[in-house]
Amino acid sequence: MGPLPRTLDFFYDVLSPYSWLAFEVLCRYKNIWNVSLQLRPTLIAGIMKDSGNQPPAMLPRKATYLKNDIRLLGQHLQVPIHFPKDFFSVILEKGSLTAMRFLTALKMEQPEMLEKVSRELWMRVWSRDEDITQPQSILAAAEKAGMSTGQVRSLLERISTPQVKDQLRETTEAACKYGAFGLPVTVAHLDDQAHMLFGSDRMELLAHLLGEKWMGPVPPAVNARL
Ligand SMILES: N[C@@H](CCC(=O)N[C@@H](CS)C(=O)NCC(=O)O)C(=O)O
Repeated sequence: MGPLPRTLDFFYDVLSPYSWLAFEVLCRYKNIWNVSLQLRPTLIAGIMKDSGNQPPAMLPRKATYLKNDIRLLGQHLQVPIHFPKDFFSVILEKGSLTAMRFLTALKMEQPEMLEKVSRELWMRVWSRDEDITQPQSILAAAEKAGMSTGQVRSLLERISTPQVKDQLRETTEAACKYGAFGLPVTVAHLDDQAHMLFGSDRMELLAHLLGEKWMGPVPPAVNARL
């Protein structure tokens, strides 16, 4: 028997484009590295509030930079990411509370669907510039991921329950306790300590901490499948 897999807690919000990039790379590596990837739906607005931070695109010059950064990274990482037309309405007005509560309920009830449904929500908001706030939008994403209408409806009924709200709050607080000031956050639990890494651009460092091999954002085993 080999060594036990190290746990990676991955805190993310589907409103965060860099979370999507990190998510795809980690999903590619989860079967290559000896890790147990724990997807943890988090509310980015809660992290911003708790840390006193603001979305980086609030600074106009940075917003111009980020648009290009995300386009180039999408190409490099082979993720079909595109900026929504009305970025500020998507990020600041519409937000992601309903979507993240849905993913929280999904993790509690059908965790095996979390990866696929998260991806379909990102595909809506960060690839096709579609809504993710309305119940029918969430239904469409979850059905695309392979869930039945009945399963989705019963989860949608649960998203306003104290259990689901508390769980999303607890996860967001857990990220804050690790020192989060934005997303994505990956916490690598090693034998001696836990390391918190911010961003999608710390994968090489993550590999170093784990003692695993970094083979770029599209490792060969995945490349053969694409
Ligand atoms: N350099 C990071 C940037 C990640 C990033 O900007 N994340 C946004 C949300 S999409 C955030 O929370 N930013 C907070 C900050 O930059 O202080 C990466 O390449 O992933």
